[in-house]
Amino acid sequence: MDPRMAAELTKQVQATPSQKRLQIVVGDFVKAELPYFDVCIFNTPYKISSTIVFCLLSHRPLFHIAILMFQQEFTRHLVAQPGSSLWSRLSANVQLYAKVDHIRDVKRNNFRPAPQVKSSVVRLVPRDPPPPVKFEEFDGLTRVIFSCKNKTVWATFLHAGVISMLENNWRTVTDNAVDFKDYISELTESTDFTEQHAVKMSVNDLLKLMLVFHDKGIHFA
Ligand SMILES: C[S@@+](CC[C@H](N)C(=O)[O-])C[C@H]1O[C@@H](n2cnc3c(N)ncnc32)[C@H](O)[C@@H]1O
Repeated sequence: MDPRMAAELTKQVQATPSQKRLQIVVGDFVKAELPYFDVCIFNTPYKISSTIVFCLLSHRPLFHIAILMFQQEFTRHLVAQPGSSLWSRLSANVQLYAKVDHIRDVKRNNFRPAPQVKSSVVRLVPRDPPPPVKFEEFDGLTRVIFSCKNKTVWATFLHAGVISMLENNWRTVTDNAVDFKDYISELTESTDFTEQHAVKMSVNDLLKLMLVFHDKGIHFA
C-alpha cells in the first residue's frame, strides 16, 4: 500500500475513540458471524460491494467508523447528493443509515499489478441511533421511486406494475373495497411531491413520502 495512504488510514483510526482491538474473521464475510467491532478497515472484494455495505450497516451493536475501499464508480454513488445524476437507490439507502464521505481516490498504479478499475476510499459513520425504519420498507420505496428516476412521483406510482405490487400488499391487511387505482391516485396527488422527480428527492423527502403511504395502510415490503 502507498505509504501516504497507510499514514492517512492510521490517522483516521487513531482519531477514533475506540478500544483498539484487532478482530480476525476467517471465512466468507457475507456469511460469517461478525464479532463486535468499533473500527473496520477493509479493502473490499469489489464484486460484493453493496452486500458488504449493508452487512456492515445491519450489524449490531453499531460500529463507530468504517474506512472502505471500493471501485471508484461505486463510491460516487455512495456519496452522491440529491439532484446529481448519480443519486440513486443505493445512495439513498446507504445515507439513510450512515454519513458517507469520500476520502480519496486511489490510482491504478498504486497497486502491483495495476488493476483494470480505479478505486476510492470512503468513510462510513453509521447514524447512531439508527433511524427507526425497516430497511426492507425504505428499500421497497426507493426501488419504486428510482425505477423511473426521471419521471414524476405521480407518474411512477401510476405505473401498472407498481399499483399491482402495492395493491397486493394492501389487500393482505384490509377488506376495503375501494378501487385501489383511485385510492393511490388521490393519495399521490395529496403529497407535496407529486411533481417531484426521484433524482431530486432527499432522504427526508423519501421518509415523508413513505409516512404518507403508511398512514393509509400502504406498505412497500
Ligand atoms: C482484498 S480483496 C479485493 C481486492 C480488490 N479490491 C478487488 O476487488 O479485486 C481480495 C481478497 O478478498 C477475498 N474475498 C473475496 N470474496 C470474499 C468474501 N466473500 N469473504 C471474504 N473474503 C473474500 C479474496 O479471496 C481475495 O483474497
